[in-house]
Amino acid sequence: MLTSLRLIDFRCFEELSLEFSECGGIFIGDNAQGKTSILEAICVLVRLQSPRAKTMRPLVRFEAAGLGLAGECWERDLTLRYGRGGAQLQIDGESLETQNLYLQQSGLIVWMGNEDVDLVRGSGGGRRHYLDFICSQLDSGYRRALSRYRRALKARNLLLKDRVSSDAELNAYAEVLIEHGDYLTKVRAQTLSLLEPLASTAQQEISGRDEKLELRFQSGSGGDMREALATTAEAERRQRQTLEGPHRDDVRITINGMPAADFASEGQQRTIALALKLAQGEAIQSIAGRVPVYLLDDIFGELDPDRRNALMKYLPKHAQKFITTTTIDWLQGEWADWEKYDVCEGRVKRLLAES
Ligand SMILES: Nc1ncnc2c1ncn2[C@@H]1O[C@H](COP(=O)(O)OP(=O)(O)OP(=O)(O)O)[C@@H](O)[C@H]1O
Repeated sequence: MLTSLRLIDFRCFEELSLEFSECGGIFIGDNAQGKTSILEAICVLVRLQSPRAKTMRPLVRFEAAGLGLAGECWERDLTLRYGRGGAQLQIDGESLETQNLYLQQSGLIVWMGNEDVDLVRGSGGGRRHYLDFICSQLDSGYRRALSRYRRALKARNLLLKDRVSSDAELNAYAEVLIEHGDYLTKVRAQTLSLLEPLASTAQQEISGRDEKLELRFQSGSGGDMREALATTAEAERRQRQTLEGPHRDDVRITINGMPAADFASEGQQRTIALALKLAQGEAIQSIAGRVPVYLLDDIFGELDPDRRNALMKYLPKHAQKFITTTTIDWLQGEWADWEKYDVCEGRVKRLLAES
């Protein structure tokens, strides 16, 4: 749970301090006022990852030299500073040398946004990213293995492009790919088998129909990286790239036995995306034994009232939730009592409850 948040030179905010209750809060405002940036700041502070930027640089306010984020999360004081010298991380005033050490103690997050529909109809990269976000919250060695695999893959592909590289050089990187690749495949496959029944139940509850959602892991190496590299050695030389491995993993999503990307309606695809994220939250909670914080970025406007209400009911009651929306006309029931904030041109004002 997050009880406070402080931003300095983050996106459109020069400075912002907020305190939160255990329910969370609803940020209301027109487009381009700063609502998503607040949720993004929470995600970056807790997981060192933005859902919409690959690096830290775009997060720094225009013309500023660096940014600062701080907050009390799960009773720990988290601090992140980023500038020309890179990122500096602290927990309870103590500097941490690696991102892994920070992430082991920081907290757990589920992000739900409109762009999640690309999990269903977009390329495999989005689905791998979905698995990576959850695997790195559930398995402490995963992030390190992923970063080593990516570095070795990049270096090996450069050698293959070169054409003059020796077998010894290629094989040295291949050993790194084998060591970390098989590990990534194993963790991704196990995680997906945990997610599948959870997503399937969520799909039925949110859609209110007997829709059968199935998720199948498709390994980009066939599950044995050494064999995959041996089989494709000649083709790799010709095509000048590493052809098989976890960088080609995917998840096949079907609804009632048909590929969801081709046959599901817009509403069904959005529901599947929600089901995938709800399953992520449940999986994190069951393994880590802690309830993650839910960040819901403007997802309600795209849902019909029945699906919206079903989603509200399905979200764990005791989880802290932060929501962005352009209008609160749809808000009803217990949500009407939530703390609300007006966001306008990078300024945030807490709205007083109606008496
Ligand atoms: N690094 C940055 N420095 C300053 N401003 C930025 C930076 N990055 C983005 N912005 C601006 O911040 C503003 C707020 O963006 P944000 O995505 O948070 O808005 P929003 O309220 O969530 O909008 P929407 O409802 O359209 O999603 C935008 O005008 C955007 O152009």
